[in-house]
Amino acid sequence: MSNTPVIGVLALQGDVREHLIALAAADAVARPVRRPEELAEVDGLVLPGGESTTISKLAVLFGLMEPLRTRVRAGMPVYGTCAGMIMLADKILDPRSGQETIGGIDMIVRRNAFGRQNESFEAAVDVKGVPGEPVEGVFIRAPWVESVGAGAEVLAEHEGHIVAVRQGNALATSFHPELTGDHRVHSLFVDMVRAHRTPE
Ligand SMILES: NC(=O)CC[C@H](N)C(=O)O
Repeated sequence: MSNTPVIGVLALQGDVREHLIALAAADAVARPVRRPEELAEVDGLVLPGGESTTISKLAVLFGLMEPLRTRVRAGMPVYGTCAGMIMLADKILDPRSGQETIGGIDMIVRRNAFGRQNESFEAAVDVKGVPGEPVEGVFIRAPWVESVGAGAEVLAEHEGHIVAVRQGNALATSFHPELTGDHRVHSLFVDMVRAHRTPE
């Protein structure tokens, strides 16, 4: 039996194409997900960067918010970058009114945290579970994690702020590995999906 996982990228808004390319490079079959029927067919899901308020609105509009919550709660592996990280937070410190999240990681995020003085930047980030050199972190109006609960593991920090977290099968980074051509973080996620699919 082939053990190539099928991984979706939530394709409502954001940098979908870059994630599809990165996942394919990390040996997964990657496809966009826009409808509940498509969500049902994937082994894991990436939530791209973009604008979390827009993604939240569109997820409700497309009838995806509840199916997403159900699958994440059931343990489907999921990886959120930037706006996708915000979608995985159980709580947003500064949500827009009506902004909802899928949740899944016991953490509080602050949107646009790296702020005005430094809207976008790159920095080397050491990510636990990613062997070798630090990852080149591309931060674009990125959130950081204010605090995590007992169940969540901090995988990386930048200048004292939490920028990568894992809780069970949910992974989140403030930065965008899909923009660098370095697929090691996507490989880590593909391994999580593979481990989830392989019967004990
Ligand atoms: N690059 C990004 O995904 C930016 C995230 C955006 N600031 C938000 O709040 O959703």
